[in-house]
Amino acid sequence: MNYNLNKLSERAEKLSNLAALRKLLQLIANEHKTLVLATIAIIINSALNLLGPLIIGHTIDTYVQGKQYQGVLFWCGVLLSMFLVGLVTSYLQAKLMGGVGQRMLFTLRNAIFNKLQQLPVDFFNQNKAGDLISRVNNDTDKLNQFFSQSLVQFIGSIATMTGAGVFLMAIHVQLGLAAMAPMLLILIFTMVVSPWVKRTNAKNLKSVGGMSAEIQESLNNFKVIIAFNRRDYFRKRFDVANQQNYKSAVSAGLANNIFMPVYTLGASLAQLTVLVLGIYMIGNDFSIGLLIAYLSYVTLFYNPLRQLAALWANFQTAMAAWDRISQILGLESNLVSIDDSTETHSDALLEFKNVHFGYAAGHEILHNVSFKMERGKTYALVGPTGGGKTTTASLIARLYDPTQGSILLNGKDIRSYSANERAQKVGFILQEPFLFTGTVRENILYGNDAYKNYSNQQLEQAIADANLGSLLAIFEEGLDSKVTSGGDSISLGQKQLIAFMRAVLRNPDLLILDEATANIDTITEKLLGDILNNLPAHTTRVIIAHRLNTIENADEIYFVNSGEVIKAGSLNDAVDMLLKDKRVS
Ligand SMILES: Nc1ncnc2c1ncn2[C@@H]1O[C@H](COP(=O)(O)OP(=O)(O)OP(=O)(O)O)[C@@H](O)[C@H]1O
Repeated sequence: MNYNLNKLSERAEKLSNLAALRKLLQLIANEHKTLVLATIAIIINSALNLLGPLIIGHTIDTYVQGKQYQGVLFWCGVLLSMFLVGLVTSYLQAKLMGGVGQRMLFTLRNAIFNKLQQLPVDFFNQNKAGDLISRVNNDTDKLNQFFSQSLVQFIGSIATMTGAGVFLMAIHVQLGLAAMAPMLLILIFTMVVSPWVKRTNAKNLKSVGGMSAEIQESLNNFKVIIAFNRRDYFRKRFDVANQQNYKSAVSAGLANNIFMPVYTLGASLAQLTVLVLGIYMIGNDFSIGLLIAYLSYVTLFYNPLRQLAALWANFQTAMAAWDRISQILGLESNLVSIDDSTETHSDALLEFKNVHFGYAAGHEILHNVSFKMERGKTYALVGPTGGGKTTTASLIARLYDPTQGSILLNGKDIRSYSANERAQKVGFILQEPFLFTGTVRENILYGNDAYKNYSNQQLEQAIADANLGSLLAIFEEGLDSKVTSGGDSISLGQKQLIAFMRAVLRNPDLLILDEATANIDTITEKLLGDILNNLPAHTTRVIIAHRLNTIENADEIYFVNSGEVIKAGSLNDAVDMLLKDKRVS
């Protein structure tokens, strides 16, 4: 299945601005109360702004020209009170909508993160972690900016513009029409350039994702980079990504600022028209006070429009960000659940039935593989590098599903188990286990609630009962030993020991060890061998190993190569097969 987000975006459906705005507003649909309060504050603010010019015009015509200074003082007082109320409503708008933006950001980040947790390994194979981080952090913040700042101004600007338009038309229809004519030019211009602005912003967000992918890759591999002195190589790669980001950011800046000059030109044309026609009309339809008030309404009509220019650019960025976010939210895991109640208790714990699998279409790694693994036995998977051992184990742990055929666990299709049930039954120790920053205790109990409330003493006892005491003793501070930097503070062998304790303590029916002892000294390896031999009688073990001495005690050996999994017979037969394979290649 295609999970590559950058490829998906090329095929994404194109939404109209209105449909996109509706989708964006759904994100804050549960904020009714706050939105109503904020809208009331915005409307009061706009109404106060609109009343100002009328009061000024009236004061000039009635009191200034009539030299009645008491009246002038009174109306100045009224204006001052209006400004103060305006101050309070402005503060309220910002506070309320700021809260809406932050809550939306919180919910959205949770939703994306939860979705990321549900997506299959395929998704992570096809996308770079840095790009995903950028979507969770940067793109969601663009939406936050839109909701917390732009949306208030958006509504305020529309309210003020509408009010100013009503006043312009109510005072003088012809002059009002002339004043609003440049608006048509602005609308056409906006409609024509908006798709380009959105595209340019989308490119810019993509390049931010690309840059953070570069940073993430070089930080993750810093040891190799330093050891191989590849700093220059990564510096150059980062430089290229940074250059691309710089260019796309400049283009986005240019695109986002393209509205402002055109809107300003429209406003100036309208002012000029009203001034010329208004002066011509003074004495007939217009007084000086009314003309001043009229010009203020033209300003009140076009000023919000200029703000809308900036907001429109923010809206286009928010839409581009939302496209990138909704691509993740719209994905579903291809590891679907099915119903299968045919649980049997035959000797076979696990069965591969005519399984085919490939990571990419048209390139099969396993062809028509069938085998059975019985309860309580030890199986070894051997074969040349790249032969398909880890792939077979990954299918058992259901990191992927077969493209054809089926895998049965307890006679039941593995797809019919819930993720929890499956994780309980199948334990997996990876070649390079990942540990979390915390303590050895936290890492051992990861995903295991059974011992959650145990004290350290009780847990140590449980560990000793599972024959794991000798492994824990290797850590100087026992369960409280610190693990930092995602496990990089301890050796790979120690990581494998913690992963071993983590998997065994869960008491799985099937335990897969993928090169799990590759980094462990021979004495500790013997210790692990003893622990494996003393696992509960029902536990089936699957051991993947290159060092054949580690599989001496296996009940059955499978040779995995060129898409096939075949019984190798004895250890000697497996060695012969490996040698033969080497000679052939
Ligand atoms: N995530 C992946 N995406 C695409 N191809 C993959 C992926 N993982 C493995 N492969 C390919 O599948 C084939 C089998 O790989 P696999 O890791 O199963 O081999 P292996 O026998 O475990 O090798 P090794 O002994 O080196 O661990 C290889 O050709 C490998 O390149």
